[in-house]
Amino acid sequence: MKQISFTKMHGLGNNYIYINLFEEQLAEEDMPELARKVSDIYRGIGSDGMILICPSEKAPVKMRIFNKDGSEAKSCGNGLRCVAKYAFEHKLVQEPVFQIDTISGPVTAEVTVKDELVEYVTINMGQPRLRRTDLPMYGGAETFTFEDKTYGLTPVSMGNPHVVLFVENIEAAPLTTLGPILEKHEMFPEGVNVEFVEVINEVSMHFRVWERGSGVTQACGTGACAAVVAGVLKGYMQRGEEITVHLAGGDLFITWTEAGEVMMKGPAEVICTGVYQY
Ligand SMILES: N[C@@H](CCC[C@H](N)C(=O)O)C(=O)O
Repeated sequence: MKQISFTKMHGLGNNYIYINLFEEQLAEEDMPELARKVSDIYRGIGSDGMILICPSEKAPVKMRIFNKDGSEAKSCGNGLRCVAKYAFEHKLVQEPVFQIDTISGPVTAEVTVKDELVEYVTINMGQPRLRRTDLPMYGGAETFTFEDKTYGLTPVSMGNPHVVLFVENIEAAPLTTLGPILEKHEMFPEGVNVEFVEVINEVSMHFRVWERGSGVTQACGTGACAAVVAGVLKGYMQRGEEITVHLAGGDLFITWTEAGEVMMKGPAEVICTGVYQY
């Protein structure tokens, strides 16, 4: 029997099992299966996936993210905020502004601290990548027809792949039916995260997500960034404005700056710590 210490954390309900690889040992080949096991709500701990907090040569800390199905993703917005909180509170970093390395490159985090605890984190998520080859997405489809309705497709990469669909009524969005179809559609050979967005006005939107490898989650940070970028591209919102994204689990504040970078601000919280036996 093996055992490993963990911290369960969430960002707006998007919850992961965090493992500190500065202290714990975990073989590369065991990672996908451990992610599946800990995520299982019946026989594991229950989560949207597993996040590893690792040493890096490029930054004080590196994040690796595994979805519920064991697949490894290249970025995770809610995960980055939680890793920033963990790194600051566990003194892996000493300053409130620091870099976090990811598979898709380093990002900058800034923590807002109250009584020595991190309340909010702002992440500079870098520039969105807007070529279809960045996702990748094959073919030139601009729309997708499902159950007699045609939806526009706006592909955006935030280091990981997203497709954004604007809808008139978020409550009626076909999240659990069209979501999984697009996630695994052949036009997205590596899969895709699917976001439904209802624009409220120039500075706010409703948002729901079907995540690649995890299904419906309460929130997706990279997805919220992609949704704001798509909103600007479609002319619903403006560059440089802070947009409030209302997710199922709460609000994120996203700005696509004039300089081209996407800033994401939101909370990060600890749920519990423990030892998992497997
Ligand atoms: N929940 C995340 C994104 C996690 C990875 C995603 N499912 C993928 O496969 O790309 C977020 O907050 O960004």
